Amino acid sequence: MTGSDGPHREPGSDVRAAGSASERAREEEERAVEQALALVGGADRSSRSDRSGGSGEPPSRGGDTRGRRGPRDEDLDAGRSSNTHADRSRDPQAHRSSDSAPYDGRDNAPRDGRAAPATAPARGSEQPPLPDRTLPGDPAKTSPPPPSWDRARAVAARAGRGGPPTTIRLPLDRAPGHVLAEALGALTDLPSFDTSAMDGWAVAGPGPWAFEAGAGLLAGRGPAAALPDGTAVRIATGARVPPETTAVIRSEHAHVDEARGLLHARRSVVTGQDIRPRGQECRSGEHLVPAGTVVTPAVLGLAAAAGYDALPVVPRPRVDILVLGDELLNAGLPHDGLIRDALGPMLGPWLRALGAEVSGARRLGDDAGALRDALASSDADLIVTTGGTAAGPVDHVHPVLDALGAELLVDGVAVRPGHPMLLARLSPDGPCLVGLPGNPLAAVSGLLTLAEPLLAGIAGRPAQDPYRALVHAEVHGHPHDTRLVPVVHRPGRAGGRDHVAPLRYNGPAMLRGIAAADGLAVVPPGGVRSGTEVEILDLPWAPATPWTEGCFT
Ligand SMILES: Nc1nc2c(c(=O)[nH]1)N[C@H]1C(S)=C(S)[C@@H](COP(=O)(O)OP(=O)(O)OC[C@H]3O[C@@H](n4cnc5c(N)ncnc54)[C@H](O)[C@@H]3O)O[C@H]1N2
Ligand code: MOO
Repeated sequence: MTGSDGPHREPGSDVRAAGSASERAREEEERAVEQALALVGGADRSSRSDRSGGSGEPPSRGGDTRGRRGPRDEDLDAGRSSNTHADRSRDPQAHRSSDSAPYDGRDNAPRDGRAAPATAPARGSEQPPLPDRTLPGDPAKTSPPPPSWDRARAVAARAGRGGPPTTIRLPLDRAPGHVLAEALGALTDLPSFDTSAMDGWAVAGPGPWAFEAGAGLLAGRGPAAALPDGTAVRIATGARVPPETTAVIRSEHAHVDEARGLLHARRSVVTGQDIRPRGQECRSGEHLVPAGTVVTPAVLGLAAAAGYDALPVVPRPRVDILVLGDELLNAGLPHDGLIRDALGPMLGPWLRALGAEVSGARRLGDDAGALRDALASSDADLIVTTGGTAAGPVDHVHPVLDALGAELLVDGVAVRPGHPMLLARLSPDGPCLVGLPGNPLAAVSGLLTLAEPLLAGIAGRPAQDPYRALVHAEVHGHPHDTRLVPVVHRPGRAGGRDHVAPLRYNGPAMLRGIAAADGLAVVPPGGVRSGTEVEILDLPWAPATPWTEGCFT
């Protein structure tokens, strides 16, 4: 399949440097600009940098939901509180809370030195930040640009850190995957006694050594008597070394003269050899692992060795998943315009891999009332919804959040795919909601942009730090927004450096690329050239399988 971008090419779905790279880059940019303009309702090239809907067309999300509401509008009206978008449009400060200030629209300037989009509010302007929805037909009211990808992640992480810290003690077998609430100090010296590192002989003083027949000293036994100078005793790996022992001689390095009852060393003996002295690894009380560490199998083993029966951990964040969309099927083949739900099966395991405790995904269809009831009755720390984030006739997420008086902390992000993603707090002490767009790769983008740092914040673990890796292909960028592109790590060959290769099938509705990937490249606006470094977000599982080779890159 080399030479083809796949059966259905979506805007922004390229990643390869083709033969006519500059031509393709130009076409891509054109397409991306068209898409960006379409999303803000503008078609006039002259207003291409005006992402605020200044053309007079309503932007994608109007503050007035009349005329495009789904079922049970009256319910939504009944539940509408004073903390609605409309109110916030009059008082932009009403968005703010002390620990999770939403994006103020002022830090979205491209980082590559190009001019900022014309919609970025001028510093010091008299104009207050505008609300995130615009009344249709009111050209004076415009939306601020969405926050940058970095900014959105920072807001999500801070929102997660907002709650009071909670600590529970869990027995070791229930602790894996949790985050340590406290640092672990050693409860004992390790090793806790002088230990033989080998099966052989404990000897005292210079040889040859007189020895007694028998099994000698075994692991798990009590203290042995001191070893007299010039004598040896058989010893097993892990057994306590008797006092006055000079060294341990491995059995293969010893010659036993049974007739004379003497042990000879086949090579020179160094004092202390093959003895693990008490406290070699740590002393009691010594700091072993910091708070915030994920309890991996290795941490669990260390904790057990150091004397722990239970660990102080942060409870796993509880997550409810609500899958929206009447068009979704649970089983079988797509038919009659219906498609399989790709997100329900994917999100539970993915969120668990991010440390969450997840109730099964609930399918709610496109029913605003059911969504409102599910949000109002959830006792989770985080609710993840899929679909319904945009402004279609049955996209209920925004109106329902309005009706519940939720505070929108992030309403759209300058990232592709996934730009309609959102983060809200349902009430001041209530759960957060991450609204993932319905397009499957856009949902993955929202998961890693908002849910991952939020969950890390709730669980007390540092959010994943993107690192940089060399990329061996030109990766086109969106003109204004960050792109997240599935990549696979490749070892450097013939002295070349390790690098990442971008994968095809990276359109917003596609999962083929991400299914083959082991990371996502964070491609800045404007793109990156082959041979440069790009930020990488790892996926929380093993590297890609060999079948990606050749077929997807
Ligand atoms: N006027 C505008 N329309 C759209 C915009 C926009 O800015 N203005 N943004 C587009 C983008 S980009 C995305 S992404 C989507 C986001 O839409 P929603 O979050 O409202 O999602 P839906 O409309 O419900 O679904 C979008 C797409 O994804 C399919 N889908 C939904 N759920 C699933 C699932 N669980 N498994 C598989 N596929 C799913 C759904 O059938 C649609 O094809 O909005 C664009 N429109
Ligand atoms: O381009 Mo949308 O943001 O598919 O995700």
